Amino acid sequence: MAKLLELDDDYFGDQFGVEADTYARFSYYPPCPRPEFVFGLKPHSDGSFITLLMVDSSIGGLQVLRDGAWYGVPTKRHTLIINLGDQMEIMSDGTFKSPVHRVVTNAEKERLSVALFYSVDPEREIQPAGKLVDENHPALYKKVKIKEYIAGFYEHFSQGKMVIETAKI
Ligand SMILES: O=C(O)CCC(=O)C(=O)O
Ligand SMILES: [Fe+2]
Repeated sequence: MAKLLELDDDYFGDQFGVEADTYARFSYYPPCPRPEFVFGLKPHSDGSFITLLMVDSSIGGLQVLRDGAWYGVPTKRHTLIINLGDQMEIMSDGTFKSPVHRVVTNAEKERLSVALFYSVDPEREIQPAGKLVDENHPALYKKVKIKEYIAGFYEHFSQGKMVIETAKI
């Protein structure tokens, strides 16, 4: 991905720092008698740099927002879903997007997923890569401290808001 942006090969790896974090979230979505009223997980983008997601291949539920419409993410056995998070959107100055996604419930079937969130060292700050920014391509995102961003993520999520909006210039 660094190559696609004409950055040094190890640009993103170097941003992680020595105390980078990995969080795992194991989610169990029980059957829900009224799926039209209840989300399994409400719309959000991931606050991570990158997320590896292992979803139940026997049932869908994960949806991604594109141009105002929700699309079901297909499931396939033994396949990981790789999702880009907000930290990547910020560092790439918006070239790579952190997609808004959600999980819908199902009236009959339960569902399991495991997400691994890879995140920059919480003590570090990130900003759009210097090489991507000049007078014709201004920075679209502010410098953010990861620790504060992650704390802001949960606060915004609980209010149904997107923390990435606070990083936009
Ligand atoms: O359960 C899923 O498929 C998605 C989980 C997710 O988006 C998350 O934990 O951030
Ligand atoms: Fe997510």
